[in-house]
Amino acid sequence: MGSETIKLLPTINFSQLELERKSPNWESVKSQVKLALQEFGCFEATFDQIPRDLPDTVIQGLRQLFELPLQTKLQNMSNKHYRGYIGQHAVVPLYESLGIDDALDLGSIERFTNLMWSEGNPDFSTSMRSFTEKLSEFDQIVRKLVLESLGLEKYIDEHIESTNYLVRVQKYEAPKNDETELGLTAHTDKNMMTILYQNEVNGLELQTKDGHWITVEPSPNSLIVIIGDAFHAWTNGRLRSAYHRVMMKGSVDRYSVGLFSIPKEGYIIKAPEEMIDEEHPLLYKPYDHFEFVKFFYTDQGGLTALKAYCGVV
Ligand SMILES: O=C(O)CCC(=O)C(=O)O
Ligand SMILES: [Fe+2]
Repeated sequence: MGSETIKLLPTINFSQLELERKSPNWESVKSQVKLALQEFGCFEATFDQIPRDLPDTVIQGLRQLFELPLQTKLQNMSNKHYRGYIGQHAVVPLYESLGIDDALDLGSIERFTNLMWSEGNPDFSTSMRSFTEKLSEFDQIVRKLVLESLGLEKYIDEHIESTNYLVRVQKYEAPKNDETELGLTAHTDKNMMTILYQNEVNGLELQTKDGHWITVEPSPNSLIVIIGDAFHAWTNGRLRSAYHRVMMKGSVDRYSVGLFSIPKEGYIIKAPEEMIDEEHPLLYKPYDHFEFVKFFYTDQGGLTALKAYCGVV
């Protein structure tokens, strides 16, 4: 549609923002975050709390990880959707990913590392753990800002405690020719919120409200925030859940790390009463996130899955 090079996505400066201490720019960042998430369900953030060399070390680790034999990568299994090894799909042949469930739990990252490298890989596990911790700190700052901006501060602790963190790392191989190829099919994330880091190779695209696709072009030290269906439903539609995809072109492989905050098993997504009034009638009946994900992976899933599953008609 010709708008691919126009950068419309807001970049918000999170420098000096910390969870426990309200800095002078807290209020200004809060209103920028709210506006961006209402309009795009997504924004780019510059965040200065991540040690300078850490992202590079993590990406180096990912290069080694994805070079492991397929058989080794396949050992990362999970009985939950989208957690284990994903790859070798005809629709998205460039895409491969590996998930680390409950990544902040003691030992999760080490177990994953030892599964992939039987001789261990301390550089990988140490850098991945630090990075995950930093991303989760950032995730909690954003959620606090969002809830405050909606007058829902009393729910902050419940909100944070209602989710676990999945880390999923992705590799998108460069296309073999000069064409642009699909890296990852367009979708909304089903979870609460996603924080993404990528290496210097662009590819993530976001659909705006008027249906245009824009390329997300983060700088090397910035993070991308994406609102998922669960946060959209929990705010009774105040936040947009971002429809996005990955398109690959050029000759360099793309790597990304996603921190997915996912409602805990059995947790019911229910919009607080403050979000419901005459102007904002309830959009979705309270629903169990895990049951919804199961539904999504049936034939009835698809773009409007959440509406089909629990929409108020
Ligand atoms: O790799 C990316 O930039 C996007 C990944 C993504 O959208 C997802 O895993 O849900
Ligand atoms: Fe996504």
